[in-house]
Amino acid sequence: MRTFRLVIACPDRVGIVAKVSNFLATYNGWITEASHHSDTQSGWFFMRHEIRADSLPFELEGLRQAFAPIAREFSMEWRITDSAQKKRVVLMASRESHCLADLLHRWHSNELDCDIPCVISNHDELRSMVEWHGIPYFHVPVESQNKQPAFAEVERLVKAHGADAIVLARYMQILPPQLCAEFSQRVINIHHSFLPSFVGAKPYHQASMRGVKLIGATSHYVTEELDAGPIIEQDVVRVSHRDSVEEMVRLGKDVEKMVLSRGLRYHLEDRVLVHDNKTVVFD
Ligand SMILES: Nc1nc2c(c(=O)[nH]1)N[C@@H](CN(C=O)c1ccc(C(=O)N[C@@H](CCC(=O)O)C(=O)O)cc1)CN2
Repeated sequence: MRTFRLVIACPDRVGIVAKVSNFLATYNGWITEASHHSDTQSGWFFMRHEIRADSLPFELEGLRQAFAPIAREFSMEWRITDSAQKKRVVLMASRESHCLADLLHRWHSNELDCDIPCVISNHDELRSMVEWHGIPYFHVPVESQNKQPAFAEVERLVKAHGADAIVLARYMQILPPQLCAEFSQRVINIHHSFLPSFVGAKPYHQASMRGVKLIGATSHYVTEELDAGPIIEQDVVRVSHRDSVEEMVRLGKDVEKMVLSRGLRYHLEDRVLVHDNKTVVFD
């Protein structure tokens, strides 16, 4: 069923839920899902409503225009999206294939409701897997001594394909500040540790050296600061002294796949709200 998703963040006060609910009821809006959260630490309120598109007397732009006065009155940060408009997600990978393969399978089996206009990689090994799915593959090598040309090409490709979002599926290059800023809260990375532990490269090796009893994975929005963006989803799996680093890598891959696909689905369904480098996820 086609729905409109109304997502709101604003300074908390009495009357927000009543105002929004009354607005929707006035126009006969049929609410299929409603979530609220009052953050006492920040003093902000978060809300997400799904409304049957066929219950309202206007289309997406009309709904936005009708709601705008309420948004101004409550100083809201808000957006309204249409479930029928699939987001265009460019995937990026390096040599590791498990996260990319998992996302491609979930997309191919219609579990992930998005379009994948292309895949970009700094290596060529994964081309055949991607092209088997009928998706264009762009090999954009990154020269360690001069990365700018490569990321200029990445930016050109991302824009040429009309990307709404970018997913770093174990893409092992640090994105430049400009790309992070231009796609703020629209680039999702999978970091193979339970952040904030073990940021940077080789987190499983770091974890093994520390003797941890849990390893994990974190999907987060990408910011200029490495592995420090708003966390979307996390999970863990138990390990012990019996597990080598190689065993941790093997165990960790399943967690990475689950955490990245969950994080992307939450984003696609407009379930993630960001405030003060933290997220509220209405899952
Ligand atoms: N601007 C950002 N870019 C990226 C982020 C991020 O949070 N902000 N996350 C990383 C993913 N990542 C760990 O999850 C990670 C990737 C790469 C490196 C790194 O040191 N890369 C080296 C090159 C390594 C190589 O050539 O194989 C580098 O870029 O100099 C650390 C962490 C993705 N990008």
